Amino acid sequence: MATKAPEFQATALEAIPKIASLARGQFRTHKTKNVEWRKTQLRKLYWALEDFKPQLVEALKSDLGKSSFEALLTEVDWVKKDCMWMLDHLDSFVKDQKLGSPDVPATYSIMNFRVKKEPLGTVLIIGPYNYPIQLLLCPLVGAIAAGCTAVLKPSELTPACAMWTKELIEKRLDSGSFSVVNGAIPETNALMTEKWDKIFFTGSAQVGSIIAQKAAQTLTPVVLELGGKNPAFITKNCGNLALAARRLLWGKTQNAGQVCMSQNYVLIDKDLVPTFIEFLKVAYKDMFPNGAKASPDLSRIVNKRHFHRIKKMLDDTQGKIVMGGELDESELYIEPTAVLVNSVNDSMMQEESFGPIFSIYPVNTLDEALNIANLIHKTPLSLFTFVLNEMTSGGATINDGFFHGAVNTVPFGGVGDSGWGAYRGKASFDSFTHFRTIAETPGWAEKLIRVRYMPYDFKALAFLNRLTEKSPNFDRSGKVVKGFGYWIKFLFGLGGKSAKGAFLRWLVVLVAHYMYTNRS
Ligand SMILES: NC(=O)c1ccc[n+]([C@@H]2O[C@H](COP(=O)([O-])OP(=O)(O)OC[C@H]3O[C@@H](n4cnc5c(N)ncnc54)[C@H](O)[C@@H]3O)[C@@H](O)[C@H]2O)c1
Ligand SMILES: CC1=C(/C=C/C(C)=C/C=C/C(C)=C/C=C/C=C(C)/C=C/C=C(C)/C=C/C=C(\C)C=O)C(C)(C)CCC1
Repeated sequence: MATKAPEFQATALEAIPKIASLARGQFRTHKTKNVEWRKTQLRKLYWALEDFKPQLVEALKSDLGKSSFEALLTEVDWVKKDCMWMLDHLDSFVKDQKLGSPDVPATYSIMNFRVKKEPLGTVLIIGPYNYPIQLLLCPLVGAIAAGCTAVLKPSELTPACAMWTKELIEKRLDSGSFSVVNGAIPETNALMTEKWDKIFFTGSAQVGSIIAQKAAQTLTPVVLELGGKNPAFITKNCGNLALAARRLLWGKTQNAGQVCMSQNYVLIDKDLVPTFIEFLKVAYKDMFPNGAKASPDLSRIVNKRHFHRIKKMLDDTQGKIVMGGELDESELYIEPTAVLVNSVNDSMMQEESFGPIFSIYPVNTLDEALNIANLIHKTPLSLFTFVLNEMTSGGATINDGFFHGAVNTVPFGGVGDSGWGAYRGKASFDSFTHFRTIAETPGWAEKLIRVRYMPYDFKALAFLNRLTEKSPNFDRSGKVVKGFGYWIKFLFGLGGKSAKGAFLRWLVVLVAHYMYTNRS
């Protein structure tokens, strides 16, 4: 098969309602409820990725200048691993979950409460440009596993990937159950006028807000995986500044920093700044012995618009470039660049860089650093830190760049305006699943549960309350009161807090007693 991608072609607007309706129709056949069917789709996706590997690697090169190393590690092989992991665990995820104590009070245990895992239905997955394979197909793995049908909308900014994705999905997966609509805003708008059971959007906060507003009109649930201005904190306690520099530089070199989780700025104790900059330069030299431009590993910026957006941040800064700074529009090349700034209003602090540039902001105290970070973005997607409790974020890595997001089986998602919902690992299955609580009331129990019927009987209610009500162990000021019950429990439990603790204590006492009474 040729490796050059077919020329980009947007899907005809009039075809979109049919594509959506076909996916809904396929869901209504109930075939997706069959777990073997889902597994077959996941296996087919795995092999499609393997078979289309040369095409995808070349497409990532042509769309983003992505090296084949990253194309495999973070895109093609990443999704293949996702398929394998899901195949290994799907049987346990789909099982009904029996509900017992503490969810169901003992008095209701006869009702056989359980949670059934049902597919949400037909979902729309909209992807961004920076990891065009991974960020479109990993949500699809979750959707297939959960038993949904899906329509995918890749980013039009990575046209070669978009065209190969369409080919591999539509040729290899169940026809009509999984389709790809290619295009930009008009096509996404056409998709948004269709009814979906969930929309899974990855992209900018600005477009995320448009999607969420549109979805709200039909009360369609959405997952939003958005961006953020992510801070890194380096305090005096930093044990190894050279390592911090190297690891933070990594966050700005993978995919040329076009990573939603990479740091936008580094808040650093002012005394550490000169050494940190020196270490950054050392790490840079290590990673790019012949300069970044000559490196086969560094991606390019996706297009001229984004190149100029990033360039403008550098043009407008009042700060000082302390590492990098070279740009070449003809190659869409921007060198990994660090800028020393001294104002939160600096262009380098105000925008999400989403490129290989970041700022270094010296601070006097940790409090000052936290104030700045909260001012710039209170709920960023990521945070790199020693101060987990002081500030929230979607995820966080201690002692490194975005490592919390570099493992495909742990939950990943934003908080507040950096995203709603999470996926990866089991969270991907959960994201497309309806957890349906089922109760089953046995006919023979009718007499036991008749209290609910009219005419109401207060005596029966009082009896039920005596059986089910728990009296509080706290007073009106919220203080825990150690009443009679507490002391009885304490006495009979020999101070143990759980039944197991009490049992073990009694065992020790009885053994000691036995040994004492049987001593020679
Ligand atoms: N949290 C995450 O997992 C994650 C991952 C990657 C990127 N991001 C964020 O995404 C952004 C960069 O990606 P991007 O530029 O592709 O995002 P984007 O929001 O511009 O585009 C995302 C998708 O939305 C579509 N779109 C664009 N404008 C639209 C509109 N007006 N109406 C409807 N649809 C529209 C695009 O065609 C594309 O498929 C950054 O902010 C980055 O932080 C987040
Ligand atoms: C091999 C042995 C061992 C362990 C080795 C270890 C721990 C190796 C670690 C390898 C590392 C650090 C790999 C790094 C991978 C980075 C990845 C995959 C980055 C992914 C980026 C992604 C997914 C980006 C996403 C972007 C998003 C969401 C938004 O834009 C030992 C030590 C156990 C001993 C035996 C041998």
